[in-house]
Amino acid sequence: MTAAPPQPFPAATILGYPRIGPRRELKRALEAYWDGRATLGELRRTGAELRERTWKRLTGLGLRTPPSNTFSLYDQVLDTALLLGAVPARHRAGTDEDTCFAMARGTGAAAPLRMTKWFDTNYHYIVPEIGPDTAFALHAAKPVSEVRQARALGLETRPVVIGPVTFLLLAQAAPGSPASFTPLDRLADVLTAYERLLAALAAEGVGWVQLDEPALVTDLGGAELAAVRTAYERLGALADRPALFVASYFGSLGQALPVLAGTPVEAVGVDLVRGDLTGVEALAGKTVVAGVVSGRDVWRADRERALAALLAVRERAGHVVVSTSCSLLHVPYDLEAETGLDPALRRRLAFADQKVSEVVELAALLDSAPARAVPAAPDRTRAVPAAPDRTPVHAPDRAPVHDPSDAPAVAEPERAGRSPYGVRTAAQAAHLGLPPLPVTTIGSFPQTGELRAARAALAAGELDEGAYEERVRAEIAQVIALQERLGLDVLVHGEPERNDMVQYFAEHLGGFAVTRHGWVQSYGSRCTRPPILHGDVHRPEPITVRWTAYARSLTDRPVKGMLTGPVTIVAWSFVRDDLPLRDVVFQVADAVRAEVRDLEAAGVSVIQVDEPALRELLPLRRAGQEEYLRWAVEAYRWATSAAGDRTQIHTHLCYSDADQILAAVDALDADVTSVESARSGARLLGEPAVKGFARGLGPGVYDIHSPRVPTAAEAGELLEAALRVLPADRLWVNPDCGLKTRTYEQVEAALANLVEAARRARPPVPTTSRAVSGAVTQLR
Ligand SMILES: CN1c2c(nc(N)[nH]c2=O)NC[C@@H]1CNc1ccc(C(=O)N[C@@H](CCC(=O)N[C@@H](CCC(=O)N[C@@H](CCC(=O)O)C(=O)O)C(=O)O)C(=O)O)cc1
Ligand SMILES: N[C@@H](CCS)C(=O)O
Ligand SMILES: [Zn+2]
Repeated sequence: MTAAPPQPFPAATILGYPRIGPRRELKRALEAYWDGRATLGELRRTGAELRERTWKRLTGLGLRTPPSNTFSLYDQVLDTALLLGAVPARHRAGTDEDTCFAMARGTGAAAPLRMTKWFDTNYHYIVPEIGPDTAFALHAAKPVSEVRQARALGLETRPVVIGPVTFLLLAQAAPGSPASFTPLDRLADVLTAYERLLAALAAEGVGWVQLDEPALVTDLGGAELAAVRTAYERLGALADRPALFVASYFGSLGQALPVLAGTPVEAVGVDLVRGDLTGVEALAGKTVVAGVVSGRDVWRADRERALAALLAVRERAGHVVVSTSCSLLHVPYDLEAETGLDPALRRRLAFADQKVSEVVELAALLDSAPARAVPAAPDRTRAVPAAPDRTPVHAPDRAPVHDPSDAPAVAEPERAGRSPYGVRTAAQAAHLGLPPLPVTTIGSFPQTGELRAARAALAAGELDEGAYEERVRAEIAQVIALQERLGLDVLVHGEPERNDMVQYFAEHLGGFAVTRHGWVQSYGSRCTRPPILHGDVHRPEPITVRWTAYARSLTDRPVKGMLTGPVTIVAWSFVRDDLPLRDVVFQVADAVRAEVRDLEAAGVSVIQVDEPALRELLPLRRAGQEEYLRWAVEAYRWATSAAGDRTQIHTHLCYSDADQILAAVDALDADVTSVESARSGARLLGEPAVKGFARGLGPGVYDIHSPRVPTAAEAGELLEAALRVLPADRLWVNPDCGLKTRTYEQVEAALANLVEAARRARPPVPTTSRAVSGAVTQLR
């Protein structure tokens, strides 16, 4: 057993903090390094400065022992793979950083690792590949050097590392592993590396280590619970180690709580915003790190409720520490930077720094609270905005929100007003006259620096609306010309007017506020500014129609109108929590439905309503998933079912593990669905549900999250694989996601290869039908 910890757990803490930089300094440094505009030394200096700034800020706000190793150049799961030596041979490079970037982004020769959503957030992690032969070897330079860097500044820190069970549960079996193999089979070997890590940190004089185990809030089977027990009994038994703090977040520990309680770990973190107090008394004798300040929203905490929960934990378990419910990675840095927000709204908000202050204040309140003055303890501490601008739910042309206890709405496509798929598809084929394996894109084309600069100039008042509009129209004209030249079949306008696919809509809808500097990391160097949905949603006027109509005026080929779906708009915003999520989603669905109607009325025959976040909002535990999918699908269908049969509705999901919810995706009743698959095609296409997928499907054949350009042969192989499970008349050819993050050079080359691959894979067209299809094109 460990010696007594050198210091007690501080009374207030946070589980993690943003790292991209208050002004996205890390983003700029990373992109400069990747583009060859900066040296590795410069990138390292930026990282060191950001860490120093963070620790000083956190101690300045009142935290005694801030976390360390929460900084990452790309992703914390990827860092853990590097820490444990789980690096595929194809990615090994001369420096740790280049190895890290090769794993995340690929190289000319090596495809990157898969990337997917971090639980139910809009953050993406890199999926480690673990096989029976992975040679684990501790490489502790990063956490150790961070401890030393902080100490040189006079600060003690608590290193944070992903825990062994979560690491293995999030990993995937390396290619070529036997079918019976799962990464969890390697627990014993991974634990040896963790033991060495703990010994190395103990040798550095580290008092506490935080092991993040968010996977413990999902439904775990017997093998997984046994792994939790094995892991923490074994690490706890280590003779010379720091005290162990196992942090759970994003929900309740459920059955994992008594298991952890039975191990020798000294502290357990519980999420009391999404989870509750159930079973907390089992933790008596340990430190309970109580997450009462939400790390997932931007609302001020309800102090009374938070304090009541803290007192209840103290009463039931003994020693309690005040904390955030999860890392603050998912919220912006500092509300102080948002001078433009409405003051009434601003008073209700807390960003990361304000949340740190809330934690510190609550710890002081708890400290001064009499030992037994426990108000009736609520089982949940969810903060409610103090004064929501709530008016009666606005639902101009919608039936009352679907009651989940009703018969499943998704079973009856006709009810929503469109004919069954088979009828629609014939009408669309006659109207659109597309070839088999039509080639299209997901919507966005590269957002050039010039375009972003024009938008920044518009915001700064340096460019007038007219000039900006001209700039956007010029971009649309170029994008249309490029697609015609490359030979795409269904064109897009390229979304040049959008800063982001959610923020843009939020800026044009009532009920939302947007921030100037409220950046939150989404993956690698990519960030978003999630809008704040604080009131009832309404659409004052059409949003996208003029751009799509302009694009149509430039070409004879069909142009796809491009909208973001209601679930995604809500998922990627910070949402009011005084209404059920479902009602908020339906308010947004009303607005999207109106936009679909207006696009159709303007003559747009193909409309894509993206729902990349459909999978993301799925409750982490099975209980509740069915109900969620029912209303989410219903909201989508409400948004799209105003369209007539001739209008082809597309949807798009990316990094959504779509294979897990294919039945619900089918139930969306979109005519065509594009999904991520270039990095995980075999998995998706191996799903029995794909064979049963009854509508058009476009499994992505170009991984747009990597700078690599796929060859026509590579894209062709993926198409051939898709053709083995799907009929040619329902298969579409498209990238995985939008092209906004790529350069024109990459996009042109990649799309040319996609068109070539589609042409090679198309069944030969008989001369007569070619003539008919030509005639349809003439008529359009
Ligand atoms: C498709 N995905 C999206 C997700 N979430 C979203 N909200 N949006 C998405 O598209 N989740 C899943 C996936 C993957 N995630 C992302 C997230 C973010 C990006 C991305 O490309 N982000 C851009 C920022 C986009 C943006 O808001 N751009 C603005 C501001 C641009 C800017 O930096 N301006 C400069 C000044 C201009 C200049 O002089 O250059 C500044 O403010 O300093 C805009 O275009 O106006 C990013 O760069 O991170 C992609 C996928
Ligand atoms: N239409 C969007 C979808 C991204 S998920 C785009 O192309 O960027
Ligand atoms: Zn996408």
